Amino acid sequence: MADLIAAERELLNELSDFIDMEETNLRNLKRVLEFFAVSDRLPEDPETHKWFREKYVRFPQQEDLDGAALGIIRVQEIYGLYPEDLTGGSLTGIPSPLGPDEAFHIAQEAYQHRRFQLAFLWASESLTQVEKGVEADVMETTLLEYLASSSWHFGDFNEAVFFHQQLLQHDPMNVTVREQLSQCETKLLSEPSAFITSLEKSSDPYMALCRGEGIKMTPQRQGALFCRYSTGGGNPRLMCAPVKEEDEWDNPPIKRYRDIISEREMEILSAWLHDHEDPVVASVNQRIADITGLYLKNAETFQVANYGLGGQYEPHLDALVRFPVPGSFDEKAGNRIATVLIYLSDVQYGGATVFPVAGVAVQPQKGSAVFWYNLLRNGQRDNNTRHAGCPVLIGSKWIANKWIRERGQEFRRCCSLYESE
Ligand SMILES: O=C(O)CCC(=O)C(=O)O
Ligand SMILES: [Fe+2]
Repeated sequence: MADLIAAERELLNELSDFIDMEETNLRNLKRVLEFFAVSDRLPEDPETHKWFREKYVRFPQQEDLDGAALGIIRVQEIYGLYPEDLTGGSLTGIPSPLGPDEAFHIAQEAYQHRRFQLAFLWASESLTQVEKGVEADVMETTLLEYLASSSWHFGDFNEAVFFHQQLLQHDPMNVTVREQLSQCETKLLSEPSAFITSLEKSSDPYMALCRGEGIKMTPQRQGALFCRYSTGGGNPRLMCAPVKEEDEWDNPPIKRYRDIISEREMEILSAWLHDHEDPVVASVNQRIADITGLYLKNAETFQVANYGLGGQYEPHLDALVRFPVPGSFDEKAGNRIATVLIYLSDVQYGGATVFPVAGVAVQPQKGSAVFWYNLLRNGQRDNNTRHAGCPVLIGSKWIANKWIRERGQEFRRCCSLYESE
């Protein structure tokens, strides 16, 4: 009989292990689903995009979920968005499936990065859902702790007092909470309490430009910007079909060319074909050579990128560092003297190409291309051309980059008489 009971017990233990294992699997699956719910709408900058294609079969790790949460915070900071703007579907038209645990996760991430307003708002989003009876792993008291602490940090002492009181109701003997409550009450008497009237937006020039703020243009400078039909200085192909050329900016000179690529050509480019593999791509190359007057045989193949919601490209120079790593780029072709950036899609909101040093914001417009020189005539990198792709807020952004190299341009873009130019 004892043997039988022991055998039964072992069976039970094994069953219990099996259930644990299944639960772990289910939890992993839930994480995958959560991750996709978030990542669907989140960072797809070129690096993440590449990673995603290579590794999407892998189970997401904590760092992936943290990255997705950080993406949400970044978009909120740049465009001044509240959680309900993202979850309620007012922006995208699609209510987001973010539940209390995901909202709490974003709150934690925001708190860790000292974005206390956002931590507070996401923790209250989570608490609202928990109070409505939505099932969650996160405990109500944990949420109250986050609410109490983050409101203290951004100076809303009214809320801080309120949430510390709530915490005390759960645990009346908690000495730490008592002390914190009395600190909050003292602050409330001695200092004006802050409250969230509008979200703190980032003052970083790059992010301000993404919102359309800080564009450095004067009416006088604007008056010197023109548009024209260009024949590229008498290029026979452009003589037959002149191209629409607009001055987007004066310093650095940025030109926009409109309607330089057809629907079919855009489709083929988005399919990521290499220059030599398709006559259509070769003809787009020819058009770029005609329009810019530059030698394209040393140019890089098209680099196509797609950004989803939150997808961005941080400020950078396209020109490569010549020193101190000799050989870090193909010396025979030389540095990236110029960039042609083709917009293969419109973007409903966000996704501008901005130049934080120069104070420029260029809006994506399907079928148009912008062109600028990355190098000064003396061959040095032009810091004025530092640029970035703003996060996409609504829509999907497709671009194709053509980086033109130095060699072959010696007689097409001559050096000047001044060393510093
Ligand atoms: O996305 C943009 O607007 C800019 C992209 C860019 O700068 C790049 O791919 O090098
Ligand atoms: Fe770039």
